[in-house]
Amino acid sequence: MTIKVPIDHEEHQTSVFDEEKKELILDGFVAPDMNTFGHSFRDYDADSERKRSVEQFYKLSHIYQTYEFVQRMRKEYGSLNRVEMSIWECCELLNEFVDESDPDLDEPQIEHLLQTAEAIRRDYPDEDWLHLTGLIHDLGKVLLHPSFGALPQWAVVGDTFPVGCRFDESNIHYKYFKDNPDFNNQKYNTEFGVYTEGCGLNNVLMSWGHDDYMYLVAKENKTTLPDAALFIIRYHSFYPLHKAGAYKYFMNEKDHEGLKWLQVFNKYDLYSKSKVRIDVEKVKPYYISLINKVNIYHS
Ligand SMILES: O[C@H]1[C@H](O)[C@@H](O)[C@H](O)[C@@H](O)[C@H]1O
Ligand SMILES: [Fe+2]
Ligand SMILES: [Fe+2]
Repeated sequence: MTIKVPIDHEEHQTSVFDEEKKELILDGFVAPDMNTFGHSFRDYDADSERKRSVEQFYKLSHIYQTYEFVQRMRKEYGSLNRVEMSIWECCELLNEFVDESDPDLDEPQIEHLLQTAEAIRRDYPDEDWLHLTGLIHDLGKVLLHPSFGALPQWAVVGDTFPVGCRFDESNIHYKYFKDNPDFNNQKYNTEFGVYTEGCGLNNVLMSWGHDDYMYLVAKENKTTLPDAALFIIRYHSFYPLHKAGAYKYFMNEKDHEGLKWLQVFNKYDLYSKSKVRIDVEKVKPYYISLINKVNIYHS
């Protein structure tokens, strides 16, 4: 099982790491000020029916995501011994799922994948590796499907956070961590917990979900996607870090490079969420052509 990406990412990497170009693109990005429900994006307090279900979601996630749970899931799912599936098959599988943690979108997930990828494609027409990253970044949500174990939503979606160290207050609905068994465990409740300063995010266990799972799948399949793509896939839900700047003391130099890309990506991931449906059949040939450049099996 190999993923071959004959996309010249080396070249893209240098061109987009070009500070001047990046500034231009960041400056040119106009974020909508309202989501599809008439609230600002990522407003977890706006009173609505959806707010209540999202909060309920975070309650469960914060109580059950413990250091021990993550270790167990990583081991179990890291063996990738369940199903083999092509990228497009996975996209289609996500047609039946709505992400219960998301206050900004209640469309099937395939819409979100295409909305993200298409938004990136508009602003970065030449960065085909980034289009592909947009398309696959949330594919790990297949964990919700029976063939991948039918995990509950709290073990698949939502913002992620490190386990094994103190939960930062910038986490959404922080208060529910108080019922997490690790909250009062002295091994896990100090600033650095079981880690050391500057140890690198690769050494920090993150709450279990679609980010880390998709990273493991890509890695195990020996992906040739650039490091920036892997960083995006692995940490795009880590809002406490990329939005609030928490936990930065664990980062090493390589993480700082990845973070630059993640911050570009995040705008498209977040602000492309809308009711405007993508014509799947129309864009499918382009994405199939990208997928055909790689050979990924998802298990
Ligand atoms: O609700 C959303 C959703 O689950 C996304 O896929 C994830 O990346 C975000 O971090 C989360 O807030
Ligand atoms: Fe995600
Ligand atoms: Fe996403």
